[in-house]
Amino acid sequence: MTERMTKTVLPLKEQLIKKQPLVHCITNPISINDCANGLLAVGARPIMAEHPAEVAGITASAKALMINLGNITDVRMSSMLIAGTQAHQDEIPCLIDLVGVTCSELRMNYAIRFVNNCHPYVIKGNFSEILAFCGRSSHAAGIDAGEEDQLCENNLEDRIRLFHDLAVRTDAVILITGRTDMIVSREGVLLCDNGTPVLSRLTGTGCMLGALTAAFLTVGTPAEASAYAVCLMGIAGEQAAALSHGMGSFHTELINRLDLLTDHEVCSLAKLIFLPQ
Ligand SMILES: Nc1ncnc2c1ncn2[C@@H]1O[C@H](COP(=O)(O)OP(=O)(O)OP(=O)(O)O)[C@@H](O)[C@H]1O
Ligand SMILES: Cc1ncsc1CCO
Repeated sequence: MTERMTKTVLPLKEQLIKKQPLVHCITNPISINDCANGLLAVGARPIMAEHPAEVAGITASAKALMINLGNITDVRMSSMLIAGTQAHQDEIPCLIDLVGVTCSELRMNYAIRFVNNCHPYVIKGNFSEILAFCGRSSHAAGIDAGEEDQLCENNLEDRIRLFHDLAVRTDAVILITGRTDMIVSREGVLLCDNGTPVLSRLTGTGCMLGALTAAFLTVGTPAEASAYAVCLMGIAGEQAAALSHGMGSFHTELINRLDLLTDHEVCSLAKLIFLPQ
Protein backbone atom coordinates (compact mmCIF):
# COMPACT_ATOMS: atom_id res chain seq x y z
CA MET A 1 0.00 0.00 0.00
CA THR A 2 1.22 3.50 -0.80
CA GLU A 3 2.70 5.47 2.12
CA ARG A 4 0.63 8.60 2.90
CA MET A 5 1.62 11.79 4.71
CA THR A 6 -0.34 14.92 5.43
CA LYS A 7 1.25 17.77 3.53
CA THR A 8 1.13 21.48 4.21
CA VAL A 9 0.50 23.79 1.31
CA LEU A 10 2.99 26.65 0.85
CA PRO A 11 1.57 30.15 1.40
CA LEU A 12 1.66 31.71 -2.09
CA LYS A 13 -1.16 34.28 -2.22
CA GLU A 14 0.71 37.00 -0.28
CA GLN A 15 3.62 36.66 -2.70
CA LEU A 16 1.25 36.89 -5.67
CA ILE A 17 -0.39 40.05 -4.31
CA LYS A 18 3.08 41.63 -3.92
CA LYS A 19 4.18 40.57 -7.40
CA GLN A 20 0.92 41.28 -9.32
CA PRO A 21 2.11 39.23 -12.31
CA LEU A 22 0.59 39.71 -15.75
CA VAL A 23 -1.03 36.43 -16.86
CA HIS A 24 -1.80 35.99 -20.56
CA CYS A 25 -4.87 33.79 -21.16
CA ILE A 26 -6.05 32.40 -24.49
CA THR A 27 -9.27 30.76 -23.46
CA ASN A 28 -12.93 30.13 -24.22
CA PRO A 29 -15.54 32.92 -24.22
CA ILE A 30 -17.84 30.95 -21.88
CA SER A 31 -15.73 31.52 -18.77
CA ILE A 32 -13.29 34.22 -19.91
CA ASN A 33 -14.79 36.85 -17.60
CA ASP A 34 -14.61 34.52 -14.58
CA CYS A 35 -10.98 33.72 -15.38
CA ALA A 36 -10.14 37.44 -15.51
CA ASN A 37 -11.99 38.23 -12.27
CA GLY A 38 -10.59 35.14 -10.54
CA LEU A 39 -7.07 36.30 -11.40
CA LEU A 40 -7.78 39.80 -10.11
CA ALA A 41 -9.29 38.35 -6.92
CA VAL A 42 -6.03 36.56 -6.04
CA GLY A 43 -3.79 39.53 -6.89
CA ALA A 44 -2.69 38.79 -10.47
CA ARG A 45 -3.31 40.92 -13.57
CA PRO A 46 -5.12 39.22 -16.45
CA ILE A 47 -4.73 39.92 -20.13
CA MET A 48 -7.01 38.03 -22.49
CA ALA A 49 -5.63 38.45 -26.02
CA GLU A 50 -5.89 36.15 -29.00
CA HIS A 51 -5.11 37.92 -32.29
CA PRO A 52 -2.38 35.83 -33.96
CA ALA A 53 -0.46 38.99 -34.88
CA GLU A 54 -0.18 40.27 -31.31
CA VAL A 55 0.04 37.21 -29.04
CA ALA A 56 3.81 36.64 -29.31
CA GLY A 57 4.51 40.14 -27.97
CA ILE A 58 1.86 39.87 -25.28
CA THR A 59 3.12 36.50 -24.05
CA ALA A 60 6.68 37.88 -24.03
CA SER A 61 5.52 40.73 -21.76
CA ALA A 62 3.65 38.39 -19.38
CA LYS A 63 4.88 36.30 -16.46
CA ALA A 64 2.71 33.23 -17.27
CA LEU A 65 0.57 31.82 -20.09
CA MET A 66 -2.72 29.93 -19.74
CA ILE A 67 -4.05 28.00 -22.74
CA ASN A 68 -7.58 26.51 -22.62
CA LEU A 69 -9.02 24.36 -25.43
CA GLY A 70 -12.67 24.83 -24.37
CA ASN A 71 -13.81 26.64 -27.52
CA ILE A 72 -11.15 26.41 -30.20
CA THR A 73 -11.44 28.28 -33.49
CA ASP A 74 -8.96 28.60 -36.36
CA VAL A 75 -7.79 31.90 -34.89
CA ARG A 76 -7.33 30.60 -31.35
CA MET A 77 -5.59 27.44 -32.59
CA SER A 78 -3.13 29.58 -34.48
CA SER A 79 -2.55 32.03 -31.60
CA MET A 80 -2.15 29.33 -28.96
CA LEU A 81 0.75 27.73 -30.83
CA ILE A 82 2.40 31.11 -31.45
CA ALA A 83 2.02 32.10 -27.78
CA GLY A 84 3.10 28.66 -26.52
CA THR A 85 6.22 28.73 -28.70
CA GLN A 86 7.10 32.21 -27.39
CA ALA A 87 6.58 31.07 -23.79
CA HIS A 88 8.82 28.05 -24.32
CA GLN A 89 11.53 30.17 -25.95
CA ASP A 90 11.46 32.77 -23.13
CA GLU A 91 11.01 30.19 -20.30
CA ILE A 92 7.69 31.72 -19.32
CA PRO A 93 5.65 29.14 -17.39
CA CYS A 94 2.71 27.80 -19.36
CA LEU A 95 -0.33 25.67 -18.47
CA ILE A 96 -2.59 23.90 -20.95
CA ASP A 97 -6.14 22.92 -19.97
CA LEU A 98 -7.31 19.99 -22.12
CA VAL A 99 -11.01 20.91 -22.05
CA GLY A 100 -13.01 18.59 -24.33
CA VAL A 101 -10.22 16.39 -25.73
CA THR A 102 -12.58 13.54 -24.85
CA CYS A 103 -15.21 14.60 -27.40
CA SER A 104 -13.15 16.01 -30.28
CA GLU A 105 -10.41 14.35 -32.29
CA LEU A 106 -9.43 17.81 -33.53
CA ARG A 107 -8.75 18.99 -29.96
CA MET A 108 -6.94 15.77 -29.02
CA ASN A 109 -4.57 15.99 -31.99
CA TYR A 110 -4.03 19.70 -31.35
CA ALA A 111 -3.33 19.09 -27.65
CA ILE A 112 -0.71 16.46 -28.51
CA ARG A 113 0.91 18.89 -30.97
CA PHE A 114 0.87 21.73 -28.42
CA VAL A 115 2.43 19.61 -25.66
CA ASN A 116 5.13 18.24 -27.99
CA ASN A 117 6.04 21.68 -29.39
CA CYS A 118 5.53 24.05 -26.47
CA HIS A 119 6.42 21.89 -23.41
CA PRO A 120 3.90 23.36 -20.91
CA TYR A 121 4.90 23.25 -17.23
CA VAL A 122 1.43 21.96 -16.26
CA ILE A 123 -1.02 19.76 -18.19
CA LYS A 124 -4.48 20.05 -16.65
CA GLY A 125 -7.82 18.37 -17.18
CA ASN A 126 -10.60 16.51 -15.41
CA PHE A 127 -10.19 12.76 -14.88
CA SER A 128 -11.89 11.84 -18.17
CA GLU A 129 -9.75 14.30 -20.16
CA ILE A 130 -6.45 13.14 -18.69
CA LEU A 131 -7.38 9.46 -19.06
CA ALA A 132 -8.20 10.11 -22.73
CA PHE A 133 -4.92 12.03 -23.18
CA CYS A 134 -3.14 8.93 -21.86
CA GLY A 135 -4.88 6.84 -24.53
CA ARG A 136 -7.39 5.24 -22.17
CA SER A 137 -11.14 5.03 -22.71
CA SER A 138 -13.20 7.46 -20.65
CA HIS A 139 -16.81 8.05 -19.66
CA ALA A 140 -16.98 11.78 -20.42
CA ALA A 141 -20.17 13.52 -21.53
CA GLY A 142 -18.91 16.40 -23.66
CA ILE A 143 -16.64 18.54 -21.49
CA ASP A 144 -17.83 16.90 -18.25
CA ALA A 145 -16.03 14.02 -16.55
CA GLY A 146 -17.84 10.70 -16.11
CA GLU A 147 -18.55 9.56 -12.54
CA GLU A 148 -16.90 6.20 -13.41
CA ASP A 149 -13.62 8.04 -14.11
CA GLN A 150 -13.33 9.68 -10.65
CA LEU A 151 -10.51 8.59 -8.36
CA CYS A 152 -11.21 5.80 -5.86
CA GLU A 153 -9.17 3.33 -3.77
CA ASN A 154 -9.59 0.64 -6.46
CA ASN A 155 -8.06 2.67 -9.30
CA LEU A 156 -5.52 4.75 -7.31
CA GLU A 157 -2.43 2.59 -7.98
CA ASP A 158 -3.22 2.30 -11.71
CA ARG A 159 -3.83 6.06 -12.05
CA ILE A 160 -0.59 6.88 -10.23
CA ARG A 161 1.40 4.69 -12.65
CA LEU A 162 -0.42 6.03 -15.72
CA PHE A 163 -0.16 9.73 -14.82
CA HIS A 164 3.42 9.40 -13.55
CA ASP A 165 4.40 7.97 -16.97
CA LEU A 166 2.75 11.00 -18.61
CA ALA A 167 4.56 13.39 -16.24
CA VAL A 168 7.92 11.78 -17.06
CA ARG A 169 7.25 11.59 -20.81
CA THR A 170 6.18 15.26 -21.05
CA ASP A 171 8.37 16.66 -18.25
CA ALA A 172 5.24 18.40 -16.95
CA VAL A 173 3.21 18.31 -13.76
CA ILE A 174 -0.18 16.69 -14.36
CA LEU A 175 -3.11 18.37 -12.59
CA ILE A 176 -6.29 16.29 -12.57
CA THR A 177 -9.53 17.68 -11.12
CA GLY A 178 -12.60 15.98 -9.71
CA ARG A 179 -14.07 14.93 -6.36
CA THR A 180 -10.50 14.36 -5.22
CA ASP A 181 -7.94 16.41 -7.14
CA MET A 182 -4.62 14.79 -8.03
CA ILE A 183 -1.26 16.40 -8.81
CA VAL A 184 1.34 14.08 -10.28
CA SER A 185 5.00 14.95 -10.78
CA ARG A 186 8.24 12.99 -11.05
CA GLU A 187 8.63 13.34 -7.26
CA GLY A 188 5.27 11.93 -6.21
CA VAL A 189 1.56 12.48 -5.93
CA LEU A 190 -0.55 15.02 -4.05
CA LEU A 191 -4.23 14.40 -3.35
CA CYS A 192 -6.55 17.26 -2.39
CA ASP A 193 -9.88 16.55 -0.74
CA ASN A 194 -11.14 20.11 -0.49
CA GLY A 195 -14.12 21.12 -2.60
CA THR A 196 -17.86 20.70 -2.99
CA PRO A 197 -19.99 19.10 -5.71
CA VAL A 198 -21.49 22.59 -6.23
CA LEU A 199 -18.20 23.58 -7.94
CA SER A 200 -18.91 21.08 -10.71
CA ARG A 201 -22.39 22.60 -11.29
CA LEU A 202 -21.07 26.09 -12.06
CA THR A 203 -19.56 26.24 -15.53
CA GLY A 204 -15.95 27.31 -15.81
CA THR A 205 -14.67 26.52 -12.31
CA GLY A 206 -12.08 24.23 -13.90
CA CYS A 207 -11.12 27.03 -16.32
CA MET A 208 -10.76 29.47 -13.40
CA LEU A 209 -8.59 26.95 -11.58
CA GLY A 210 -6.35 26.76 -14.68
CA ALA A 211 -5.98 30.54 -14.73
CA LEU A 212 -5.18 30.65 -10.99
CA THR A 213 -2.63 27.84 -11.30
CA ALA A 214 -0.90 29.72 -14.14
CA ALA A 215 -0.68 32.78 -11.88
CA PHE A 216 0.78 30.77 -8.97
CA LEU A 217 3.43 29.36 -11.37
CA THR A 218 5.05 32.80 -11.06
CA VAL A 219 5.69 32.31 -7.32
CA GLY A 220 6.06 28.54 -6.88
CA THR A 221 7.17 25.36 -8.61
CA PRO A 222 4.57 23.69 -10.86
CA ALA A 223 3.65 21.21 -8.09
CA GLU A 224 3.50 23.94 -5.39
CA ALA A 225 1.43 26.22 -7.63
CA SER A 226 -0.99 23.42 -8.53
CA ALA A 227 -1.35 22.37 -4.88
CA TYR A 228 -2.03 25.91 -3.67
CA ALA A 229 -4.54 26.56 -6.47
CA VAL A 230 -6.58 23.36 -5.91
CA CYS A 231 -6.70 23.93 -2.14
CA LEU A 232 -7.69 27.59 -2.58
CA MET A 233 -10.42 26.78 -5.12
CA GLY A 234 -11.71 23.87 -3.02
CA ILE A 235 -11.83 25.89 0.21
CA ALA A 236 -13.38 28.89 -1.58
CA GLY A 237 -16.02 26.53 -3.00
CA GLU A 238 -16.76 24.98 0.42
CA GLN A 239 -17.20 28.41 2.02
CA ALA A 240 -19.20 29.81 -0.91
CA ALA A 241 -21.58 26.84 -0.72
CA ALA A 242 -22.15 27.47 2.98
CA LEU A 243 -22.78 31.20 2.43
CA SER A 244 -25.01 31.09 -0.65
CA HIS A 245 -28.55 30.17 -1.70
CA GLY A 246 -28.56 28.77 -5.23
CA MET A 247 -26.10 28.96 -8.10
CA GLY A 248 -26.28 32.71 -8.67
CA SER A 249 -25.11 33.67 -5.22
CA PHE A 250 -22.66 30.73 -5.16
CA HIS A 251 -20.98 32.30 -8.20
CA THR A 252 -20.68 35.66 -6.46
CA GLU A 253 -19.53 34.14 -3.16
CA LEU A 254 -16.90 32.05 -4.95
CA ILE A 255 -15.22 35.20 -6.29
CA ASN A 256 -15.62 36.83 -2.84
CA ARG A 257 -13.86 33.90 -1.12
CA LEU A 258 -11.02 33.84 -3.70
CA ASP A 259 -10.50 37.50 -2.84
CA LEU A 260 -10.88 37.28 0.95
CA LEU A 261 -9.23 33.96 1.90
CA THR A 262 -5.82 34.50 3.50
CA ASP A 263 -2.74 32.31 3.23
CA HIS A 264 -3.20 31.41 6.90
CA GLU A 265 -6.77 30.16 6.26
CA VAL A 266 -5.79 28.26 3.10
CA CYS A 267 -2.85 26.58 4.88
CA SER A 268 -4.92 25.58 7.90
CA LEU A 269 -8.00 24.36 5.96
CA ALA A 270 -6.11 22.50 3.18
CA LYS A 271 -6.76 18.75 3.03
CA LEU A 272 -3.63 17.66 1.21
CA ILE A 273 -1.95 14.25 1.25
CA PHE A 274 1.45 13.38 -0.22
CA LEU A 275 2.28 9.95 -1.63
CA PRO A 276 6.05 9.84 -2.30
CA GLN A 277 7.21 8.18 -5.53
N1 LIG B 1 -17.68 16.11 -6.69
C1 LIG B 1 -16.86 17.12 -6.35
N2 LIG B 1 -16.61 17.35 -5.04
C2 LIG B 1 -15.78 18.35 -4.67
N3 LIG B 1 -15.16 19.18 -5.54
C3 LIG B 1 -15.36 18.99 -6.86
C4 LIG B 1 -16.22 17.94 -7.34
N4 LIG B 1 -16.21 17.98 -8.69
C5 LIG B 1 -15.40 18.99 -9.05
N5 LIG B 1 -14.87 19.60 -7.95
C6 LIG B 1 -13.97 20.77 -7.94
O1 LIG B 1 -14.44 21.67 -8.94
C7 LIG B 1 -13.35 22.33 -9.59
C8 LIG B 1 -13.45 22.10 -11.10
O2 LIG B 1 -13.21 20.74 -11.36
P1 LIG B 1 -13.90 19.95 -12.56
O3 LIG B 1 -13.30 18.58 -12.58
O4 LIG B 1 -15.38 20.06 -12.48
O5 LIG B 1 -13.33 20.80 -13.78
P2 LIG B 1 -13.77 20.89 -15.28
O6 LIG B 1 -14.49 19.65 -15.72
O7 LIG B 1 -12.54 21.26 -16.05
O8 LIG B 1 -14.75 22.15 -15.19
P3 LIG B 1 -15.22 23.21 -16.31
O9 LIG B 1 -15.03 22.55 -17.67
O10 LIG B 1 -16.65 23.50 -15.98
O11 LIG B 1 -14.36 24.43 -16.16
C9 LIG B 1 -12.08 21.75 -8.96
O12 LIG B 1 -11.64 22.66 -7.97
C10 LIG B 1 -12.54 20.43 -8.33
O13 LIG B 1 -11.80 20.09 -7.19
C1 LIG C 1 -19.65 25.00 -21.37
C2 LIG C 1 -18.34 25.03 -22.06
N1 LIG C 1 -18.23 24.57 -23.34
C3 LIG C 1 -16.99 24.66 -23.80
S1 LIG C 1 -15.88 25.31 -22.68
C4 LIG C 1 -17.13 25.51 -21.52
C5 LIG C 1 -16.85 26.11 -20.19
C6 LIG C 1 -16.37 25.13 -19.20
O1 LIG C 1 -15.21 24.46 -19.57
